[in-house]
Amino acid sequence: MEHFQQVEPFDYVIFGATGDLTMRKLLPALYNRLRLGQIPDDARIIGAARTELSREAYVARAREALERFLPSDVLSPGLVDRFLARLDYVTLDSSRQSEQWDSLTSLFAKAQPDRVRVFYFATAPQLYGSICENLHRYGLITANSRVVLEKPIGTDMATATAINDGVGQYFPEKQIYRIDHYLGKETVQNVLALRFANPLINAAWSAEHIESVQITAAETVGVEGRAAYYDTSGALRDMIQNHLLQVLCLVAMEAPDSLEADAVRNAKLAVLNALRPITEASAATETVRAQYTAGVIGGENVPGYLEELGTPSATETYAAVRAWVDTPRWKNVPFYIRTAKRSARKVSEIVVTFRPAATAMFGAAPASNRLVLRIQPNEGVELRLNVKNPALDVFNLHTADLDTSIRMEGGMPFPDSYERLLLDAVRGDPVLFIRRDEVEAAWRWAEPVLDAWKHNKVPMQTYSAGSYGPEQATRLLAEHGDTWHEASE
Ligand SMILES: NC(=O)C1=CN([C@@H]2O[C@H](COP(=O)(O)OP(=O)(O)OC[C@H]3O[C@@H](n4cnc5c(N)ncnc54)[C@H](OP(=O)(O)O)[C@@H]3O)[C@@H](O)[C@H]2O)C=CC1
Ligand SMILES: O=C1O[C@H](COP(=O)(O)O)[C@@H](O)[C@H](O)[C@H]1O
Repeated sequence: MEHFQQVEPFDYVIFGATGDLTMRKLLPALYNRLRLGQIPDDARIIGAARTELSREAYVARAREALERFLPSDVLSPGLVDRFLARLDYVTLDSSRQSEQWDSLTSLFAKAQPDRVRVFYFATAPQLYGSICENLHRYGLITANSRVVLEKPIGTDMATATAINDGVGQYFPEKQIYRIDHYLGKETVQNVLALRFANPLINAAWSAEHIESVQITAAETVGVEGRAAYYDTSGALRDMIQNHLLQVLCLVAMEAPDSLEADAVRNAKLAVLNALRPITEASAATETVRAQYTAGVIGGENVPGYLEELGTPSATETYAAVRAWVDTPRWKNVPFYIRTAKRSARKVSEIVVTFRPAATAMFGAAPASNRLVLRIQPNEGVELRLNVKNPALDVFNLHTADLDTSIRMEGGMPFPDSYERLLLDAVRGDPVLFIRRDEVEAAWRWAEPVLDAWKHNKVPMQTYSAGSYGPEQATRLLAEHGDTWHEASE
């Protein structure tokens, strides 16, 4: 059994405490960490939202959320009660000045003033600036405070800058934790281990040996209950500008000097700054956008995006981009990135295709080696090798896959990425959070694509729900003789 270290006592204030994210992800994640012994007895979790609720009424909601969103085998009545005993609730419109803030102030007054305070913003990002202003006005920001910002940090460069400026007026950068839950995924962090702890892989990690890289995050779900948010966002803003660019950075970055936050962030920033700009003109050849139409997933008919929405919309539910990292290491290596709602399968993975061996020894050319890093599901690593075809008398090649699962001890499922990240904020470890300059560099690259799409420089394609996406995305790769790796292959 892995040993988990307890963190120091803390006050975790969640703004947006009645919302979907808090109920579905944050409270279950904190419960799991308590179950594993990481949360000390005197830690407090304080929910804040405008809805008038007594502490008891909030605790009842939290209990329901744990029962709904956690598997029953991790819920024990004693532990649930211990967790709920740490909860408090304040009715607070956090964007306004009012005496409602007194309740929060008096809760803080009951603990040591130097205790770690984490302010988690699980509300609309437009509120972040005013919440910070009020935290400052009511004297609640201490040297030991941190603020965790949920995505999206803006919808473009201007809005991202406004949010970062608003928060930055009251919190220094080292106290700001911009969350990207993909960085909390074990197998995403494993990119660093695989690359830099294995000379075998590290030595081949460049354009000399690598032909192309694919990064996919596909989901079978549609926009669920989040259509109001999603329709203002779309696939590029929702997944590529943040999660998938972060994954790309880990794949493409030079070795950082250490695993210290700034060393890793500097290395990622260098990749973002080296991304070849996509212009309104090149967007037509380098990007594909599409919306799903009605189809079948898991044997069930599902409606198309526009039917689900009930209104016309120019928002993409699929995006594919051919990106280029203009550094000597990645000269002329395409990075194909794609994301989709209502895809055939739920899969997030990185696929690295190596250049084939240049030998005529075996008659037919050997197949390319291919390394698949499965982020989810079935977390693991797969390597396609050429071996002798044992069935033939003549020396002929065929391919065999080395396939290893990456598992927790005892075969337990991986913890949800929020579990790790929520406590990293308490520990004051920002390495898996995004620095301001990274967010802005990502917007600098993404914004021209969004502009080209807004100005209809790239036609909106369609794909049936339950398919792998539009034909145009297949062509994007075919131009280089590549094909998308589908998880079933
Ligand atoms: N849900 C998800 O899966 C994900 C969400 N996010 C992000 O997390 C944030 C929250 O999302 P989600 O939970 O889905 O949104 P919800 O709309 O479900 O919840 C919003 C929460 O904010 C509260 N709230 C709104 N205005 C105020 C205010 N002035 N003061 C205090 N509380 C306020 C609401 O409660 P009340 O009305 O009682 O005030 C509610 O608790 C968003 O930034 C979203 O983009 C990011 C990734 C995934
Ligand atoms: O941030 C988001 O991520 C989820 C997908 O996360 P995953 O961990 O299930 O891969 C996506 O559904 C959501 O639209 C997006 O906002």
